[in-house]
Amino acid sequence: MKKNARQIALDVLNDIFGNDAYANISLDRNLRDSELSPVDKNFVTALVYGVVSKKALLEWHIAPFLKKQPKPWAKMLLLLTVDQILFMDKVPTSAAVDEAVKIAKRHDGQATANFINAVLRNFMRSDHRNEEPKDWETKYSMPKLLLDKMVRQFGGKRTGEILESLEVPSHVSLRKVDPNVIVADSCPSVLTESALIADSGNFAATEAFKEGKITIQDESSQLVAPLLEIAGGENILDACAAPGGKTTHMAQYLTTGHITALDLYDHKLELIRQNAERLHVADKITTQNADATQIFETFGEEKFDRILVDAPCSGIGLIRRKPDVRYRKESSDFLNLQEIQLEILASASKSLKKSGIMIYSTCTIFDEENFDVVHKFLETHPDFEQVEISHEKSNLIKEGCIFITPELYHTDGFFVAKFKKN
Ligand SMILES: C[S@@+](CC[C@H](N)C(=O)[O-])C[C@H]1O[C@@H](n2cnc3c(N)ncnc32)[C@H](O)[C@@H]1O
Repeated sequence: MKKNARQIALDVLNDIFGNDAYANISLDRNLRDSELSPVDKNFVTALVYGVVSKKALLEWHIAPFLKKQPKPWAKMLLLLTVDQILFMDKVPTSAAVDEAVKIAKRHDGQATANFINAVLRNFMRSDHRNEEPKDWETKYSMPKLLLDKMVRQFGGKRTGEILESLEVPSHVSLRKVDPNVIVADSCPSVLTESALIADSGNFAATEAFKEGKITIQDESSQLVAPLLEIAGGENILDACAAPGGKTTHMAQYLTTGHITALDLYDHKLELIRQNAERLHVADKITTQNADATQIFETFGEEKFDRILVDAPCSGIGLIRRKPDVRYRKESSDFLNLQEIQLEILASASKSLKKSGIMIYSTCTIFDEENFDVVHKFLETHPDFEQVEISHEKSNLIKEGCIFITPELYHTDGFFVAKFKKN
């Protein structure tokens, strides 16, 4: 039997919370194999990300109506349905409930269908649905570990602003590869000339995308390539390059120069090559499977004019677009990542030529992986100096680095530091 949108969303959610699957990967896999229309595929995505980003809140809403703990899949079905009832204006409540009852019956028989029906009817009859939890952990479905870290670093007021901004869906951010391209329903970014912003839309399906005139890249990450001061002839290393957003952007500045793009995984290197082909810069990029902590061992001393270390990081800045990143963190992760980030910078620093520029960037908002890494790197590398970055939007500059939190310009959270070797 063909699976409908809600059944597929339930499968993906059980994969995420039962098997620790990544939301985007599980969605891709389940949608690729389905026969749903594009509209229904979007509906599945909205259902999945809705529950992932509001899980604790949805659990709070149904808790008073659960006299016994349902099986995990049945509880997920309740969350999926309550999300539609409370937050999806275009979905009729009756359709959401009827479909949930049918799924329960198919899965587990009439008794479970009756249970799901009873819980949902009780939920709808109660005034509890109009109430809101007071604590932020529940209201914003933010695990305590991350919430505590945010409050410690940003204080209560700014943490509240960040959390509130994460509730607003992300917009689509495009990079103009052809500077003259006209993209309907988009407007220029206030952060960088190369970016266009749109409320929504499947731009990957447009001719402009297929012809390599635009690509999809967050505004914040488009700030990186211009900072490398590429004149055209440089030999550049992109240490952690896949899927190649910044590699292909840097390549646009090259004439005779070349980029070596590293990543640990062959399937990810293939993504760089595909992007480079589509964006007409394949002749300027060579991909290589290599560990960035071994850059010096692999390439030797003073080989590159420019190095970009867009480091592996906790990815917390991406939480609006990838809401499941919030569930994957333990407190030791941040320091373990810092160790790898410093190792990559230390190795890269030896392969940078004198007077060369090195950029360090992350898509996280926590100090351990950002300012602390910069301080520790400079303390142990006296041959390097920090180059102060400036930007006309002064609120995204801190201590000479770009530091964008998600509420400032509704972008991803992002960090960039710039170094020069003396
Ligand atoms: C933040 S992403 C890079 C995004 C990319 N720069 C872009 O703009 O599209 C980090 C990448 O580093 C890769 N990576 C992780 N550890 C690495 C290592 N030790 N050496 C090389 N690449 C690594 C990951 O596979 C991932 O693709």
